[in-house]
Amino acid sequence: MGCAASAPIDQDPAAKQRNDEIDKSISQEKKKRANENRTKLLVLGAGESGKSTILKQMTLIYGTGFTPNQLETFRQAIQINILVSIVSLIKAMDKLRIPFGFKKPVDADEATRRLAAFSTNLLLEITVVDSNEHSMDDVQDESQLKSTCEEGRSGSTTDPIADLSKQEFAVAGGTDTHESRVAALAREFRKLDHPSFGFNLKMAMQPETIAAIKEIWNDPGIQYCYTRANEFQLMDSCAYVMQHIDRISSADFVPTNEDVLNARIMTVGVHESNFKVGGMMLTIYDVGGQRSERKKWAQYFDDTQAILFLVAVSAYDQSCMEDDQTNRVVESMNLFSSICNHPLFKKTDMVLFLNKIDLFQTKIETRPISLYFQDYTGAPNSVQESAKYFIKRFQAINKYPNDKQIYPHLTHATDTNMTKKVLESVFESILKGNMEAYGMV
Ligand SMILES: Nc1nc2c(ncn2[C@@H]2O[C@H](COP(=O)(O)OP(=O)(O)OP(=O)(O)O)[C@@H](O)[C@H]2O)c(=O)[nH]1
Ligand SMILES: [Mg+2]
Repeated sequence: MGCAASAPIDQDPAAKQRNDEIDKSISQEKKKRANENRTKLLVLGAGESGKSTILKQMTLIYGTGFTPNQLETFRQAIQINILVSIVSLIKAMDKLRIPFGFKKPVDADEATRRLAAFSTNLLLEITVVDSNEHSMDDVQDESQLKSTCEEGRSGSTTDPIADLSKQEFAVAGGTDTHESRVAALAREFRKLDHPSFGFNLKMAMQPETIAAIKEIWNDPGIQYCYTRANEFQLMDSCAYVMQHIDRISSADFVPTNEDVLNARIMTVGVHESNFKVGGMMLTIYDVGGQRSERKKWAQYFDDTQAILFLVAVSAYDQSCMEDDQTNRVVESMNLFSSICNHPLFKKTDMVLFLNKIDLFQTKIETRPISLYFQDYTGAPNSVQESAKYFIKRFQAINKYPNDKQIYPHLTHATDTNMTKKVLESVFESILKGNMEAYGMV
């Protein structure tokens, strides 16, 4: 006795029917996908450039908003942001040598007068330390990539206010020795190595803890330290969370859309989202931008119709989180070069968001980009000219200008109205399949 062999499909009506049904379902699925006209969009850029914020905006503009689970994640994230911010500031006080209670002189003259009260010996010591700290290799190379290795570092060497702070720090001491109530409070927070790990968030949001954070935040030395946030790693949402600290720390806190947009969660891995925009189905990939995350990107490169590349242009005076040395915009240029000139993307047009234009605008008022990018010759406080300089620098990176275009936009990703307008223009152009329809800034 042997097993009954199954009859060929064409002789078995039931099997044939099943087979036909499967074929039909596959072809319907194929048709559905083709009809859906799915477009694949990669959102790329260095860490903290605002990629996930753009995805949050898409959820608000084209999706159904945030789910209760997502809101709970953002509630915890923004509360942790408060703790991380205050610990970063406290640690920076010691790094920059700013004493608690430091009263920032109104101008350089007052700083010089107050400095004169210190002995010549101490002053000499500071001058030596400063020249080491700010030493600059001012050799400029003609080749762009070589020059970007050295550019992005501030050439300024004298800052009497910073000198004064160091002198007063030498006398009053830092977090460990300063004899003030605020310094004692700060000592408790400095013990938290990384507040997001193993931390009881509910306890951390107790009124006494929040009162202590507020007292530290309002200390004049901490406020001065905050004005020098470009010299250490501090999340951009610090000012926002401190401004809303009472509400964010309250027991019944539920994040608003604005809170969600300002909450900072570093992306790990690659996240797919789907949206329907006009008649187009968009599949969007949001990636982690930190250096360690970038090796995960390549497997998503195939069949990409469009790339949205974000640059935190406001970070022109900051160094990367990863090495605390490389200028963040220089890092973005190098990353942009590897994407823009990647053989797979030779003919893939790119949309470039010069993001955080709100912060950029504020910084430009007092800190021209020429301090970090010495070949900038435009007006020192002009947002338009400074932004144009960066647009040109990014466009010049494109090795295939005859095959592909770079379409720049100045963006403020936490502003829903502004982002909606920019996204509408981007998607309209993708829909038309006509990238040339873009208006240049
Ligand atoms: N002020 C201001 N803040 C912004 C803007 N865009 C993003 N942010 C804030 O910048 C922080 C970082 O933004 P994310 O969207 O998390 O950055 P990302 O590129 O996804 O970072 P990774 O996931 O680490 O790659 C968040 O706290 C945002 O709220 C902007 O245009 N202006
Ligand atoms: Mg992200």
